[in-house]
Amino acid sequence: MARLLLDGLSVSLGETAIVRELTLAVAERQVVGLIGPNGSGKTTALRCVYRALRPSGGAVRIDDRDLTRMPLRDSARLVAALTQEGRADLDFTVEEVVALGRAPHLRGNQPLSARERELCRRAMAQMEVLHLAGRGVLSLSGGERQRVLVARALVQEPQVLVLDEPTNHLDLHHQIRLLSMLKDAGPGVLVTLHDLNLAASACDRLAVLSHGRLVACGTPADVLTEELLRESFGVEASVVPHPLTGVPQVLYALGP
Ligand SMILES: Nc1ncnc2c1ncn2[C@@H]1O[C@H](COP(=O)(O)OP(=O)(O)OP(=O)(O)O)[C@@H](O)[C@H]1O
Repeated sequence: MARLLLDGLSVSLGETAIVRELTLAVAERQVVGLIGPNGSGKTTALRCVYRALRPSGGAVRIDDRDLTRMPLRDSARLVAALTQEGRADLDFTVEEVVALGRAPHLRGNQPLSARERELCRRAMAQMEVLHLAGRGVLSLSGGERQRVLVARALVQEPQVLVLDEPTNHLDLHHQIRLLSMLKDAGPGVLVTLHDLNLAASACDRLAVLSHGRLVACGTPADVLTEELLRESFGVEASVVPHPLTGVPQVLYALGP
């Protein structure tokens, strides 16, 4: 059984079909990358998983339970999301923001247990923000804030982790650190990425959207071909195996 299943998911906004009958499964411990050109529907599909948007057709299932029929509190325990819209506007400290990840598991003003405090500390260490624990989030750089929000998603201990362009604002060290960690994170991961080389290295499977439709899905080696780059991304590029790992890597030459 898939941990997460987008089951014939469709989204229309007004007259326009944005996502068209998308079926995509993410297994436990699997990292699936959703790639595609600007405007192809990646964020829209993800928004249905973290319930910012209601599908017009089809369903989102977690362990075979229909997400839209669950109480919000239940789905908040199952799905953690790092979104493009997830900006912290209030000047909480870093450790307060990370602790908010535990909110769906707490009753009322129940304080965090010792285990939960340790969980928060470990997530901050993993994201290399422990030294910022007492700082106000509004004073952080874009990359530091992004890492705090990933730590918050991790302490939620979700079954499914949804990440929309998580490498935005991150320097190369933190991009690699974050994507390496996803492989061992435990939950099924659905992640959108624009960097196809990082996507090929980080993901077990890649799904390609074009005009809201799934046009390819499989291992990075199956999916990332020169033909696909030409047809779906409008890019002439070479695809070569990484000299150490063998995963496909895309080499571009800029046009005249
Ligand atoms: N509220 C809305 N009303 C009308 N059109 C919308 C709305 N939200 C999104 N769209 C359109 O839906 C399409 C898909 O948007 P979406 O953000 O899902 O694409 P994306 O693949 O994530 O793109 P990007 O790579 O640029 O982030 C775009 O053409 C966008 O303009």
